[in-house]
Amino acid sequence: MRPARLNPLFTPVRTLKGVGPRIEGLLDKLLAPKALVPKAGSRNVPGETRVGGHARLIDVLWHLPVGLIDRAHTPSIASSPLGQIVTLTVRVAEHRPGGPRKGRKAPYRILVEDETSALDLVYFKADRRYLERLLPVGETRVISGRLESYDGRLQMTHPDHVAPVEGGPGVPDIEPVYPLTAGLSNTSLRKAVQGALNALPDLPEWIDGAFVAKNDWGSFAESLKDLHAPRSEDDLLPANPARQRLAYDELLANQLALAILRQSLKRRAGRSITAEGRLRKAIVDALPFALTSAQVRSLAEIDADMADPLHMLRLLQGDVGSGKTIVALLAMATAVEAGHQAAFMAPTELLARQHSETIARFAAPAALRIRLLTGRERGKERLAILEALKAGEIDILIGTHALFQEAIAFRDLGLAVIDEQHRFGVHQRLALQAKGTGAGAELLVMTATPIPRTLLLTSYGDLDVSRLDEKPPGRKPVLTRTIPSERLDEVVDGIARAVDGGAQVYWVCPLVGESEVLDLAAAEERFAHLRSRFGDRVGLVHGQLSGKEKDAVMARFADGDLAILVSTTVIEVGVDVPNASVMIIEHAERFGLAQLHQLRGRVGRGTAQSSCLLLYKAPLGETARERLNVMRETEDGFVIAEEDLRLRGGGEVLGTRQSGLPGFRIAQLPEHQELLAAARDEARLCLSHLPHLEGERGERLRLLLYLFERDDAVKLMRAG
Ligand SMILES: Nc1ncnc2c1ncn2[C@@H]1O[C@H](COP(=O)(O)OP(=O)(O)OP(=O)(O)O)[C@@H](O)[C@H]1O
Repeated sequence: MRPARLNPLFTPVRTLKGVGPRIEGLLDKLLAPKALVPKAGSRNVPGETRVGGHARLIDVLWHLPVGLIDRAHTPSIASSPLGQIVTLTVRVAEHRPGGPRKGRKAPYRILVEDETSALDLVYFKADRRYLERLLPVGETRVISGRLESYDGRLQMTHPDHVAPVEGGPGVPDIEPVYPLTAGLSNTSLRKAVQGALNALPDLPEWIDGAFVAKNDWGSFAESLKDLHAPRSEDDLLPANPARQRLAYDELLANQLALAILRQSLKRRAGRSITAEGRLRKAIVDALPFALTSAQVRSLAEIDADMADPLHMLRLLQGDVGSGKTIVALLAMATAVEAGHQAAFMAPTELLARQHSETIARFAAPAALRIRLLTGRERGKERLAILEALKAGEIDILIGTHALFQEAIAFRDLGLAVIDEQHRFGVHQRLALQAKGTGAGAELLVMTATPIPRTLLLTSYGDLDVSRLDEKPPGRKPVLTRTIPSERLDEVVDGIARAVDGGAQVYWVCPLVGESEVLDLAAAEERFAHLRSRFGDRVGLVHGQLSGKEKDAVMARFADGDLAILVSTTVIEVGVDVPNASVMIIEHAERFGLAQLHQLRGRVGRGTAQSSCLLLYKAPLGETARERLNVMRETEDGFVIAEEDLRLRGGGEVLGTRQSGLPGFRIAQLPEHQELLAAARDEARLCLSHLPHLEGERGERLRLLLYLFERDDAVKLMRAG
């Protein structure tokens, strides 16, 4: 359970003074933690919608300023620059309540002056008595706001601050600026932040004292206060020591949590799984190709892990089309030959189905008993599969991730392969693995995204990694071109020629907005357009189709019956139709680099010359232009991933949740890369000394984990 002293930070914002239901609603909208749930009605589409809850004090504290307003005093009205924020000391000369004027109510004006000039304070919604109290005639006040000119008169509309010259809170010299939502003012947000800062409990230091001293860092609370009171633009940068300290805290919590997870998985009694290689040989001998040396090397690494009595926890990282599936199958063959069962989990039903076909085909010479279990296998059929699984009559079960969240009983699961494709954040699933299905099984995670080392560390921790850094021989580079969308007609003409020559084409329609319905409309329109020219050789596949319908379309494309497959991005992950050689991506500027790379990876999988046309709508923003350039220049997934990180990491607004790293509030990559390495080493060290986070230091580290909401890790440690 969370230590009591942290409780105030996890109470809803409504407990703060000055936060009524209206402000609460706005803060919830802006800051509430989002729970991820699958998109309604589209079980098979990777993607999630977010449902909100209530914003808590901690969420307010992590909402960091992205700019600042300098309210330094301006000497006089006459010397004040127009259009700028100025802070002036003025005498109130006269109130002019707004009377009716040409049918509309004129604003309430208050004339103020100094020795050099005069100006009007303008209020559109005015409570006369309030204003008379705020700005009594004859008194001197400090006002701050933007100076404008209207009808030849100087004015300031709704000043941000009005304060007495002495006593009471004055006008701040520098004011932090926060990301807001419609209806929420910076002032209200600032007040909430102040309230939350006041509620910060006194916490002991969890970072190693020498490291704090070396970096000259303040405490957690001091650093947080600093970040909310920037004094210059420099204070907003990742290099600000206060920001570095908190980023380190966050990375340390992340690395500790992952290390705990790894420890708890590894600690479970693994077993030594070895086999002579009879089944594997049968499969390899019948393959129409030779394994690449990267495949052979990865298999040797996996074999060594499986043979080791410690648990295997390995990531198989292979660029698009590098041949991960066969590696997974050969590893599973070893588990089966050793007398165990194996499971293969794919991210979507479409992929589960495709993989089960491929795997069944390759595995036929070894006579493995392979079954597919997805949401579609129901009733009697499902029961029969579950029975067979328990009885040990199935060697390899293939399904989706979702499937394995249910309690499914194997007779003896020896190896679980999780195909993550391009989605990060395997740790929830690992945690699941640790407590539920296949707790005793060896674990092989596959990902198609060449994740940069740094990002790998934050998403997976210190996992053992095998890399398929070599593509099967004979693949030609994919010719990649960028074309403005006005030249669509030429593109269609080009396709007509390609199709006449026997080529098969993917045509990907973009993500239009949040809503799949809109995406679909765009895809349907393109489908109709292409159909009018190419007739029934054009197919359409999208997330709203049922699994059966999707399969039917995919099967027609795989069989060569369809020449053009129009799709929304459902096609993005893992589809394998080696004969397809042309990829068209509309509105390529809307896709991220990783996604574009995935999509392009659908072609160039056979021996034919392939091409990829990136259609874009001009004018291109700078980042979009860079992204498309990267795509044109390289096909190396690792280079693309590094570029992706660079473009996303640096370009994002400071301090917002979109900053570079998924799921991080403050740490940014590559800027905080060195801190990440330090956090990794520290986490490792801590756990080697304090495997149960025992003692006083352990206690403090737990506090850190709770503060960053890694309750799951603490629980896991207890359970282990
Ligand atoms: N050593 C090899 N030589 C030739 N072809 C191979 C080799 N290994 C795999 N292939 C073929 O390459 C294609 C891609 O393999 P696979 O589908 O396993 O790739 P992948 O790594 O899963 O890629 P993606 O993540 O893009 O789906 C398949 O058609 C597969 O049969």
